[in-house]
This record gives sequence, C-alpha cells and structure tokens, in this order.
Amino acid sequence: MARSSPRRRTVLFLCTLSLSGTYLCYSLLVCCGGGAALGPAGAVGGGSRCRPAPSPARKKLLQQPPPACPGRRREPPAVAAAAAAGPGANSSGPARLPGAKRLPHAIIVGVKKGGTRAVLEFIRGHPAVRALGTEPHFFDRNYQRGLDWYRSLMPRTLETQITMEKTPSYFVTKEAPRRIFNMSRGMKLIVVVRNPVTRAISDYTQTLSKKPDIPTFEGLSFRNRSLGLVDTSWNAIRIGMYVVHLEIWLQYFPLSQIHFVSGERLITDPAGEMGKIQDFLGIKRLITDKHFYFNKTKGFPCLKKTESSSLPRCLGKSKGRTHVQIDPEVIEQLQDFYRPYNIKFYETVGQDFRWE
Ligand SMILES: Nc1ncnc2c1ncn2[C@@H]1O[C@H](COP(=O)(O)OS(=O)(=O)O)[C@@H](OP(=O)(O)O)[C@H]1O
Repeated sequence: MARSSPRRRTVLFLCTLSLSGTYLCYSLLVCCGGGAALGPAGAVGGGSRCRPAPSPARKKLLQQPPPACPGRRREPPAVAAAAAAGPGANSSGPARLPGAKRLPHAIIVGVKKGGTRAVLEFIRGHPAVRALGTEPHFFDRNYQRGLDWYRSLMPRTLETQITMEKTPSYFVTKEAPRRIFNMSRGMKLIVVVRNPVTRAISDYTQTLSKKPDIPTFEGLSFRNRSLGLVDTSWNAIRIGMYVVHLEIWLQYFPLSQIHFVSGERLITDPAGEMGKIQDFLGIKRLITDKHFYFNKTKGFPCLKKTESSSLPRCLGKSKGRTHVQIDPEVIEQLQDFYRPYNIKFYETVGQDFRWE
C-alpha cells in the first residue's frame, strides 16, 4: 500500500474535523429545537403545550401535574396563534419591570353572588399570588379577542407566583370548560357555592338595585306558583342548579382540579376556607385568622390590611347588602325545588354544604 503524503494526511484530518463539527451542531439543534415552543419553567397557563419540568421552588408552590398535549378542537385564529406561540409569559414591554404577564394558573369560575370577590380579595394578600382586579370575561364574552389580549390584562408575576382572575359567569357558560381546557388542561378551578335560594335572592336584589321596575321575585321564579312550577329559564334560578353546570366541567377536568368553597363558611370562618384554598393552590398557609376582623357595622369579616395598603378594608357596598324580603312560603317552595339538585351536587363533589 502506498504511503500518503503529510499534505494528504492534513487534508484528511481537516475534513474529519469539519464533519464532526457539523454533526455536533446538528445533534444539538435536534435535541433542543423544541425549546423555542416551550414556556418558561413554571409557567403553567399559556396553552395546552408540553412543559419542561418546573424548578423545585416552583414545584413546591404549585404542586400541579404538568399538562400533556391534549387533542384540541379548532380555535379562532387569534387564540390558536397565541397558544401555538407557546410561552405563557410575555415579557415584552418596559424591560426594567420585574416579572412577566402570564396566563392564569388558577381561575375563580363561579358562582355569581357566591362570594367570589371576597375570595379574590383575600387570596391576593398572599405573596405568592397576583390577581387581576376586574372580571375579564374572556371565556364567555371576549374569547374572539385571543389569548394575547387575555394575557395582556394580567398583572406581572415572578416565576414563583400564581396568576389568578375571577369571572363568576364562566361556571354557567357551556363553552367555558372546553375553552379553558384548550388553554391549559392543568388549570386549577375554584367555585364558591352558596345556598341556591339565598344566591337567587342576592342576584335578584342586585338586578333590582339597577332596574327598579322589574317584576317581583315570586313572579319571576314560577311559571305556575300554585302548581309549584319553577321557571328554570330565569337565570337567577338556573345558576343555582349547580350539578347541571358541574357535569359539563367534569367532562374536561377531574374533581381534583376543582375546589369548592362554601360561601356560608367564607363568612363565618374566612380563615378556615382560605386555609383550604391555599392548600389547593399548593401555597403556604399565610392568610390566617390574623388577617381578618369582624366588622360589626358591615356585619361581615374584613381584612386588617390589604395587598396595597396597611389600612383595614371591607368589601364594597354591593357586597353584603340587605336582601329584598321574600315570602317564607316562596323560599320553602324553592328549597323543595333545589333539594334533588343539591343532593346530587353533594354526592358528586363529596361534600355536604348543609343547605337544607
Ligand atoms: N367578607 C365579605 N364581605 C362582604 N360580602 C361577602 C363577604 N364574604 C362573602 N360575601 C358575600 O359575597 C356575596 C357577593 O358575591 P360575589 O362577590 O360572588 O358577587 S358577584 O357575583 O361578583 O357580583 C355577598 O352577597 P350579598 O350578601 O347578597 O350581597 C356576600 O354575602
């Protein structure tokens, strides 16, 4: 065999080197190429995308199973594009502001007049939680605006913080469970429930305060009162048929991802209910009985201080108002109407709310 010259050997060596380099780059690209589509470690919301393993600190805070990539129904282009874009966090904007806007990790989805504002105001006092103060109504009225719009409304959060919002009408919006699932199947859902009769009266009291000319509560509640025929098409009645709405949510989310708060106990024992909510969110129990005092004038528990101020604060005038007087017989008829729904609801969620 002829011996190769030193010049040939050098050329051969350089060729081998360049081939190895190309292969190394290619391997790195194949291995990490998906990274661009992944959210930042710890971003739970932000579309039904596969997530990288959260950092240990984040894991401790959220204790949430990482969502797998679910099969999706078709979404409006804006929603689909934002979900495909991946990152739950949007750190565009002034570079110096800390944190990023992220899609929610937990949502208070209902129920109207259940005590949703109280839960939101109490939980946002926790350092690991940041919440949107207004109701975005994204999954019912504003869905066409897309996920980028929704995210842009959110407060900035650090990676270790939970983003929350509340919109009580989601609970009775048929499309909401599917839409939320499509955004994040790992979403934590909170539902504040209250005796459906008291809830209906509270709802009616609110409507009456805005439209004093509406018919009476009795008139709206029944199709035929003497026959005991309740008008289930009236929203104030329909919302309280909790189990009917819950069944749709359960087609998408397991019960372990839904936490039910007793609207009644939220008033008599706010720290107890908040303790359970913090456990559900996987955050330390920092909101305790030290945070509340009972305000005799208001007749409700209030906060000793808030997220933004060290002064005591009660909820506004529209929360905890005096209800319209209703004939006790009407109340009894409605209790009878709701009984089977309530029982089925207790059985489904495995909790007795004692509304009888
Ligand atoms: N701490 C405290 N302070 C004031 N109000 C409290 C509180 N905790 C629970 N609640 C009850 O919350 C009821 C209003 O419920 P929501 O906040 O869900 O109403 S809304 O759907 O957002 O309009 C409201 O209903 P009404 O009593 O009928 O006004 C209250 O009973």
